[in-house]
Amino acid sequence: MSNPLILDGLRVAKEIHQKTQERAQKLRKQGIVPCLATVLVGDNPSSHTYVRMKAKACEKYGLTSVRIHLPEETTTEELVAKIEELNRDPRVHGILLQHPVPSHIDERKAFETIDLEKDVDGVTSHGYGEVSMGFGQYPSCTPAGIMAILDYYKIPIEGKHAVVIGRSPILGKPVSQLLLNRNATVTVCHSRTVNLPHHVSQADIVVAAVGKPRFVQGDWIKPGAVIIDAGYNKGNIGDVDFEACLPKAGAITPVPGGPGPVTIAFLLKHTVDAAERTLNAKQHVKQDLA
Ligand SMILES: Nc1nc(=O)c2c([nH]1)NC[C@@H]1CN(c3ccc(C(=O)N[C@@H](CCC(=O)O)C(=O)O)cc3)C=[N+]21
Repeated sequence: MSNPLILDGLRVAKEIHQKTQERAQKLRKQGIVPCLATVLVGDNPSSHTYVRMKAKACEKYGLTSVRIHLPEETTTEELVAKIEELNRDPRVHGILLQHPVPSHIDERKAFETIDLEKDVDGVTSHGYGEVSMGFGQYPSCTPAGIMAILDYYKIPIEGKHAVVIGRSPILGKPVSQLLLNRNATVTVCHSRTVNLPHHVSQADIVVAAVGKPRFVQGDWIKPGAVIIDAGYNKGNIGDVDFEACLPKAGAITPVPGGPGPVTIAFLLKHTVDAAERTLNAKQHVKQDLA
């Protein structure tokens, strides 16, 4: 078989960032600095790294960020109050609450507090519902990134059998909806799935989103399948056994350098989208008063 295509997430991310940067500069000239608020609770070291990467990317591409770091012992009520404060803050266009939060906190309740207009990370049930219906503004960022990678490389989706492994609220579930909206036939597998290898072996497109290092085996893969590794595990290890799957795949994303960088590109893009919408809203008000 011909060599598998390596799907380069950095390349896709770069293209998105370029457009975001131009739009951010335009907004700045109009007196608006697109701003992402990141909220980190506790001291999970990889969460620290991710949040730092997100803030750095903001700086690099002409956005600004507000970094909120709350202690491990923060209560649900305190976190909710902080998010409400960010909802009210007109300088903040997007809010990212870094997952996971400490286990004593009701993470769902905290996510649901984020205003739909500021939910650039696509974590609210309202945002998810709109995305599922096919008209949402801000799909969660890794799912959006996965679709962008498929589109960048012109990988056909319609009529294809996509098998998603994982059903988390900000990854497996929304990416299955995005694939469905593009007319894929979608199978969603999870921890209670019986005979997972059988399902995966039927897939034209495999999306791995389980959080188990090197979980997806080479002998599960149908020859020529497209493999998207959206897993993030300690030590930057994906959910796919890359070496074993590579010879079977038609196309495959590496980790690092796959959906990760595109995730961040979408977070910034969505924040600029949100900032542009506030500008448009202001212009409407001006017109109404004229
Ligand atoms: N509310 C919320 N939204 C998220 O989107 C979210 C989250 N919580 N919690 C954690 C996961 C993880 N995540 C990643 C983002 C970028 C890379 C990324 O860019 N990784 C680089 C390598 C990173 C490095 O060099 O250390 C890569 O894959 O090439 C990875 C993982 C977003 N997440």
